[in-house]
Amino acid sequence: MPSNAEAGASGSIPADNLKSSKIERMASGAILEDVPHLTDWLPTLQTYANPLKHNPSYSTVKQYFIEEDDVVAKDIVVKISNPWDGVYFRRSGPREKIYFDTKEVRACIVTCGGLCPGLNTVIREIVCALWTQYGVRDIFGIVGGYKGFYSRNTIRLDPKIVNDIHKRGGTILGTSRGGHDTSKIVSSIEDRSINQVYIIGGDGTQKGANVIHKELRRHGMKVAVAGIPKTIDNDIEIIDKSFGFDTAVEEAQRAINAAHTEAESFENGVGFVKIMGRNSGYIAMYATLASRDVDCCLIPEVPFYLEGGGGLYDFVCRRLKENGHAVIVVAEGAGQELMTDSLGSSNGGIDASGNRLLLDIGLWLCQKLKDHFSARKEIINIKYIDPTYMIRAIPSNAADNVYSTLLAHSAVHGAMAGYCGFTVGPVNGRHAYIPIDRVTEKQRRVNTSDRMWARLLSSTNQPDFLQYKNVMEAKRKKENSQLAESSHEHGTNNGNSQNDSS
Ligand SMILES: Nc1ncnc2c1ncn2[C@@H]1O[C@H](COP(=O)(O)OP(=O)(O)O)[C@@H](O)[C@H]1O
Ligand SMILES: O=P(O)(O)OC[C@H]1O[C@](O)(COP(=O)(O)O)[C@@H](O)[C@@H]1O
Ligand SMILES: [Mg+2]
Repeated sequence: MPSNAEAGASGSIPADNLKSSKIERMASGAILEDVPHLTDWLPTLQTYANPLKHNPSYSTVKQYFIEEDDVVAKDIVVKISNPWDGVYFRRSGPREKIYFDTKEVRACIVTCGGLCPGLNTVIREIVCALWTQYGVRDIFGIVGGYKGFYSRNTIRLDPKIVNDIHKRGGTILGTSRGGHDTSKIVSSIEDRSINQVYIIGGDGTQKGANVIHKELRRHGMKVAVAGIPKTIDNDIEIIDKSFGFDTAVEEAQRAINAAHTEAESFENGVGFVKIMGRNSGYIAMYATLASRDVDCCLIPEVPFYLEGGGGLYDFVCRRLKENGHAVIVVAEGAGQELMTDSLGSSNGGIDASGNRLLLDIGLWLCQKLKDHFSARKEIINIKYIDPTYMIRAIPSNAADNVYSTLLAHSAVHGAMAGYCGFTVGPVNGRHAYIPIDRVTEKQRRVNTSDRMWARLLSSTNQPDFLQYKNVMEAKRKKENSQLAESSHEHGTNNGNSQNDSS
């Protein structure tokens, strides 16, 4: 593995042997969070000249090959007094030396988790980059997610087969949740003599990719595992944004426009849109900011309450009085605690991958608003739109297509260069190889104490719900004292009544 001696490395701090990040502290104080390389466990691997050197399409590029000391800064807003301090990732792109004889490459591609616009583009571009840039001919699609490794036949992929798949939503390979059986997957990779594995999926998928990489490494196998991050929720750390996110926001916007039109057309009309976003409210936040027609945006990161001053009921009443209509956008993961509290039921369980299944905040909240207004004998016309799967099942827009292409190319160049156990993605606009651990250690969530959320609050003028804890505490106290009072009236005492009264 090339060292960073030229860049002034003062020695590497080897992390846990099987951790995917390799941390090097430079003399300057900068830290390189490097990704594993095949030579970490196969030190005598042969190298080959990159065939791109003779590719006419790329001959005009001035400095085509990425050098060993090219890195991407994790943070680009720095103090001028100490600009070099900080964390860096290895810059992605083609290397002059590669670690595979391209005739011997057997690559496979798998898509896992939920759908996302752009999946087919990534598949297409991995196939085309392998085929046209490196001359690889053995490319296989694993069907139906991780479980497809051991339960389905593979399909052969070539540029003809994938030619116009980027115009379609979904994934031509199929996808699934659950079914990550590491030893079966690793055996399948070994049995099929696969030496490059391209894994497209979200945070769960990337965790799975890391486990596969570590197991292959433990077996001493020459297999490069490359992760391509996918999620419309935009909940993957470090990278600027996930592919398909912009497309999803645009589609969410169409639902918001419809909700606004409906709301405006009826007396006390409320357009209500439920948007995907399990733990992170990015789609709801960006669609709201882009729309300017939204009166209130509810996201999982901001617990909200209904009754009392500063609550949702008051706010909706006020907006209807002022404007005659209102638009509410709710991310599906918002208000889950409020709902479980109110329904007295537990949450909705978990899916095959272990993700929390959500209770339907949209229908519940619409009903609560209707009940509140009808108790006050006031009119409310709620028009509920749930575009859930529509925003992720569509083909990607132009910008996401280009973005997906860059991700695919970065992944292929990285695998060819012998890197493995990495995720690709843009960090401050430049593509990098990021240790998988780094993107899976926590899910990214909307930071409600930064300027973007403040922009949203100032554009909607909605309540900030900062009193959530106090309001809920007061509500609980009130409910308890009511319960105690009624127990007293009926001569009972919270289930201990029989003992006490006997
Ligand atoms: N911690 C984990 N270790 C190994 N595999 C995992 C892990 N979490 C999820 N997976 C696998 O990754 C795949 C996709 O995960 P899921 O959470 O459904 O979607 P996403 O990758 O989009 O977050 C599933 O096949 C699941 O079994
Ligand atoms: O109904 P499904 O297919 O399980 O998907 C629902 C979930 O998928 C998502 O779109 C994204 O999930 P992943 O990125 O984890 O695949 C969530 O917003 C949503 O809760
Ligand atoms: Mg996920």
